[in-house]
Amino acid sequence: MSNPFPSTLLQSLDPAALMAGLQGLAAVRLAAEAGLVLGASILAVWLVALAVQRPELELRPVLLALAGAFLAAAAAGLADLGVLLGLGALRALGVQLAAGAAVLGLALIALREARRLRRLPAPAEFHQAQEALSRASAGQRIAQQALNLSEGRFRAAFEHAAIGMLLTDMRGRVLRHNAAFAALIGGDAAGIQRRDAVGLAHDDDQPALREALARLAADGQGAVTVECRLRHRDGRAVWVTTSLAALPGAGAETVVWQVQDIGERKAYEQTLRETRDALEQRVAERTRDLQEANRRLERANRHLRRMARDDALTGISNRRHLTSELRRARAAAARYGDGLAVLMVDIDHFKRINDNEGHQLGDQVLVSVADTLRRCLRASDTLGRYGGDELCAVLPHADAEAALAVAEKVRRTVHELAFRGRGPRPVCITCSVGVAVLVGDERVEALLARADDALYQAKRAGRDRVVLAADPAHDRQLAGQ
Ligand SMILES: Nc1nc2c(ncn2[C@@H]2O[C@H](COP(=O)(O)OP(=O)(O)OP(=O)(O)O)[C@@H](O)[C@H]2O)c(=O)[nH]1
Repeated sequence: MSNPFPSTLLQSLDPAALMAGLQGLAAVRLAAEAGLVLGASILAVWLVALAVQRPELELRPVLLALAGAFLAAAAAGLADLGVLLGLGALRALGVQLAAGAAVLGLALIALREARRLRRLPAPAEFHQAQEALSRASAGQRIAQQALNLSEGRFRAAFEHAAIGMLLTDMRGRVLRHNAAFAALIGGDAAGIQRRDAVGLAHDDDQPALREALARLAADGQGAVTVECRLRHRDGRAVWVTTSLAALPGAGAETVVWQVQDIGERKAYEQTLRETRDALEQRVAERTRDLQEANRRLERANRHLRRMARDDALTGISNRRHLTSELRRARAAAARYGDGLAVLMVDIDHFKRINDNEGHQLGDQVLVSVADTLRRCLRASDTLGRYGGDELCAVLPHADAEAALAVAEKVRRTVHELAFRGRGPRPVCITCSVGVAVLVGDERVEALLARADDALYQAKRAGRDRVVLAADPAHDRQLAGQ
């Protein structure tokens, strides 16, 4: 074995002492390497357990490095044991094994890294991915250009629109407006921008606009149309129809207002309303006039009818109407085989009243007797003035007995009448009544004639009495005998 030390140093050293020193150093190193191996073993066990529990940490390279270090330390320990025992061959083997273990550990790490790298995409795949990426970015560029174009078009359409347009936020604050809107209210950009758009409207119309904005904010979409008045700078109101819509693609917070001047239409509507009101007023006036004329006509007609039907002094039917009512009653009685009676009433010595008390009292007596008769009759009976002081009552459904009862009641009631005359004593009157009851198909004239006959008989018999006309069949019978 060659000596590595300079000859002067070797000469001054005792080889045995040098060997003993080397062996002591080897013993210390061996103890240190044993400790290192023990510590590495404990660390390796712990790392193996961690690698099993947490595979995502990828601790295999650390374990391999640790195994290499472990083997290297063990081999170094073997070499130091060879030095300690003075066995050159064992020391050489330990050195070689240590070097081999280190190389093996590094080789294993390199191999594992190479495998990991193999798992990464191949260059061709990188190329494809790159192309796809550039295509995507080109698409994004085109989309951006399209968006810019679309925004440009919108801006141009907005700025040059013939109707007023606003962009506001949901609270109505103006973000942008066009020239047509400014012209509508006679305003300038400074006066409109950032202003509350609702505040540009007439006070009475602001609640409707606020409500429209609130609805848009609640729905986040859709459109609302409001008719309202804007305040022009010169103080007048400008009628507009305003469509508010959440602007698509601009976020739910933006509202586009389309404001159209409807002043002409409103003025036309106002003219129409005024014309209609004036027409309605004229029609109402004309209707009132017509209704009044109709009422007057109706009154005149009623008066005419009364004049044609009634007796002017007493208000009861005149002779013509009385006769026509008698014909109707006679036709009904003949059809149903019903009774019909006629009472002919004449005031006794009426001429004397006229002569002694005057025609005025005579008229008064006539009116009172007519009223008395009316009260003695039914509503279905007809009372008329037959002529002069002669009154006639037609009693449908009445037979002789009923007719006589009514006649007697009339006579008695008239008897009780008393009037204030010219003298101190009251003027009393009486009347005579002739009663005739319809027989078979007797004609009206014959019936009236028989009643008149009976009246004449009552007069001749002394007046203030009732006489029932004889049955004509009975008279014929007597004539035949
Ligand atoms: N005041 C008044 N008198 C009238 C009216 N119409 C007729 N007279 C009168 O009535 C009288 C009728 O008289 P008469 O019926 O002839 O005889 P009278 O005096 O009633 O006697 P008797 O009938 O026989 O009881 C006449 O003097 C008429 O001038 C009238 O409307 N008003």
